[in-house]
Amino acid sequence: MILCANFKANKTRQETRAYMAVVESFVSANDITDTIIVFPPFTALEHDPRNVLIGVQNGYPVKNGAFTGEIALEQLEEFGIKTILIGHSERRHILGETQEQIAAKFRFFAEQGFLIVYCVGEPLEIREQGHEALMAYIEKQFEGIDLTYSDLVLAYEPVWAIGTGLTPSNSDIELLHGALRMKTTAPLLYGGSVKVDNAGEIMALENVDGVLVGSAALSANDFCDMIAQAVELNTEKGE
Ligand SMILES: O=C[C@H](O)COP(=O)(O)O
Repeated sequence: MILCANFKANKTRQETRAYMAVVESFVSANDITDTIIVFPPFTALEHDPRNVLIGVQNGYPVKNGAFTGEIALEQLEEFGIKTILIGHSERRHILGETQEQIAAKFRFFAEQGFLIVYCVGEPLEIREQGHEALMAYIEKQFEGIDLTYSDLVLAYEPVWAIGTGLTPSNSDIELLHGALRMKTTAPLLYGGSVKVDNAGEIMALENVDGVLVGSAALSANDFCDMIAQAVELNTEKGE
């Protein structure tokens, strides 16, 4: 299983340190073999995470240069960062990233050998049009994306489920993940209002290989609880 905590624009450097201490101790005390990834804000990056991967929520696809306000490869390398989130719906819909820009990021960071957690997902009005419209919408989010890239993790996050407390039904998640499984062998994560109460049941679904969690992962203890639920499922899913 792969469990990701995306802090978004939350937590200070000090709060992130305290959080990492709890999660790292939990992972080592319980010999966790699942992949745990934390995406803190840039300001809270540290040099030496131990048993948890640290990724960035964004990055500018150049080595360095005149790009005011951006963080490029050279700055990420200084912190040993090799994991990045690309295509998150907040970057698409709030920050206005186009598919072309997203694909350029994907190409650049894939060339650099990054582990890429690539996000796709539909707004509510598309979901209401049915499965075919939904898949056609998601297909557009694959334009310029190499779904055979070896260090790809694909996260399905319905936009209307992010931070709202709403989730698709389990059968809807399975239907969508089944369709994504036909397109790629990459691990498939579900994201959107995952919390302690539903994480286990979502991770148990067919073709769900982990979760990408926002608000509910801001509590280190809750995130550890979700990791513990994944460990229980590993035996059942034969991982
Ligand atoms: O990156 C995480 C997702 O956007 C999910 O956020 P959420 O768990 O707060 O709904």
